[in-house]
Amino acid sequence: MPDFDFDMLVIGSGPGGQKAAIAAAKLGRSVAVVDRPDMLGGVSLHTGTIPSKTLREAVLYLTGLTQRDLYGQSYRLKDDITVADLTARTQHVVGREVDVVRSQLARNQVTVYSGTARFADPHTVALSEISGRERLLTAGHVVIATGTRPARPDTVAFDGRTIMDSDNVLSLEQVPRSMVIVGAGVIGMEYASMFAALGSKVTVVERRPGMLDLCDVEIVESLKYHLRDLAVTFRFGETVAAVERHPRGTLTVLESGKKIPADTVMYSAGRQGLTDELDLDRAGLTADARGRITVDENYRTEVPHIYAVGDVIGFPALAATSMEQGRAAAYHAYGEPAGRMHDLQPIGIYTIPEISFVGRTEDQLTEDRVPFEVGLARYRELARGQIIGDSHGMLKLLVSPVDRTLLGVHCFGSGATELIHIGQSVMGCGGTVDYLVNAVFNYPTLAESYKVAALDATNRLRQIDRLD
Ligand SMILES: Cc1cc2nc3c(=O)[nH]c(=O)nc-3n(C[C@H](O)[C@H](O)[C@H](O)COP(=O)(O)OP(=O)(O)OC[C@H]3O[C@@H](n4cnc5c(N)ncnc54)[C@H](O)[C@@H]3O)c2cc1C
Ligand SMILES: NC(=O)c1ccc[n+]([C@@H]2O[C@H](COP(=O)([O-])OP(=O)(O)OC[C@H]3O[C@@H](n4cnc5c(N)ncnc54)[C@H](O)[C@@H]3O)[C@@H](O)[C@H]2O)c1
Repeated sequence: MPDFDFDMLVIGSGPGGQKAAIAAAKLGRSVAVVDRPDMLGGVSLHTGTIPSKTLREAVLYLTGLTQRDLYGQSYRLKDDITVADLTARTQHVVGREVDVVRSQLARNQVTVYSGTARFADPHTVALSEISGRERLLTAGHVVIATGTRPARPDTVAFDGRTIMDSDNVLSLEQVPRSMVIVGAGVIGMEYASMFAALGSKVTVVERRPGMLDLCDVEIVESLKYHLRDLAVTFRFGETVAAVERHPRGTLTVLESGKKIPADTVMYSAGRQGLTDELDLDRAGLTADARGRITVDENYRTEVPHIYAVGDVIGFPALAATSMEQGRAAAYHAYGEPAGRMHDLQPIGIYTIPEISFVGRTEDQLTEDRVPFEVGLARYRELARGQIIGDSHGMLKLLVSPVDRTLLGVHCFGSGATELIHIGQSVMGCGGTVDYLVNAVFNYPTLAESYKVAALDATNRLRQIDRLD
């Protein structure tokens, strides 16, 4: 091997890059990570997962929304919630998390460089530092983990204050009285929930006929009901033609001719891979029109010593999967056996209320002509549901009448994103609904919903068996 500065150089310190770097370091390799100034931890930590989930927690706490079933609709912890109230918590958490990332990299002897990287040749990365200095770094393996940025249509004049993308939300000067959200994807619906809870009058515009079509239909219906209750208006099957900025607000013009006035407009209409500054051609690589890089099942690009992980390779574009991809890429680079990532991946959507699922939906099973029986537990019939004041939550099990295994688990309401892992474990280990029927759960808990739903499913299955 020629003499390189590092065994592995990782471009991007988000979840994918971090885990690639640490995995390679654990295998005894010399590793460096490069990221732009003030971006250690990636999009995940600065504008994505962590700040948005912290903001959600602050919104839930300060609005007292989750307590209103118990204390009445006028219950609030604080009447006039300011941006400062919200950002205090976000800044605190982000600061702490940056510290954790920095210290984890340091104790694994991973060198961190600050600057923007681009390829000079397949083994050399040119790093432009904030001082204007350029430094060349060579490595045996390179991992591209540069993530994405919000897609901004050319026709819209973004100013980051009144017409903004999801990165700008975190620097809002005040809670808007009204807001248009363009795109009802995961980002759009999470922010629609938060601003609606804060009292903003939200209108969601979505080109497609519906939203979150990866989720259980009944749960999406429940979410829409809850959001409408918080004065959210949905405009499905509508496309934005133009956004106008006026001295006293914005006007969103739809192709159908409708006009929606609002204090602010937020675009959450997809994301673009961050590859345009990388000079990929110098490494012998290309990206597609959405800036994404193609990889094989080991996250290797067409240049064998260069890997790509995380959002820059596209679906599923989650922090959770990006981390696993980073680890797998490093293991592959150094011949360490890595088990294949399990197909059974949970999805967690932090709307208010939250949604989480694993496995297939009723619609997918019907389309695949797979028979199933449903077992349902409603939080309002669980003692814990009453105690916490969550009357709308539910857990749904989809059970095979053939071998009694779980085909899908869908959860809506408090703790859904945590609870789902029980179903994931049972499914991953090939367990049946009978395991859940016979298991004893702590009482009173939301986890008990698994037993209640399992009993419901087996009661229905028994009815069929008796008649069959
Ligand atoms: C608002 C929002 C909410 C989200 N919520 C969730 C959630 O709840 N759960 C979940 O699992 N996922 C969530 N995601 C997705 C999650 O944040 C991403 O999947 C994850 O951040 C991707 O990680 P990554 O490793 O690809 O790197 P990223 O986190 O995208 O970071 C990439 C890094 O590369 C750096 N970089 C780019 N180009 C260069 C260059 N040329 N030189 C040097 N450095 C460079 C960037 O500065 C950045 O720091 C959310 C995303 C957004 C936007
Ligand atoms: N909880 C989580 O796991 C979580 C949270 C947030 C983000 N993410 C990740 O971030 C990624 C990006 O999320 P996103 O919501 O920006 O993108 P997305 O692609 O999921 O959704 C964009 C939506 O905008 C619509 N749209 C696009 N242009 C439009 C127009 N001109 N008018 C009306 N509608 C339009 C699209 O039809 C689409 O439904 C997701 O793929 C997701 O993996 C995950």
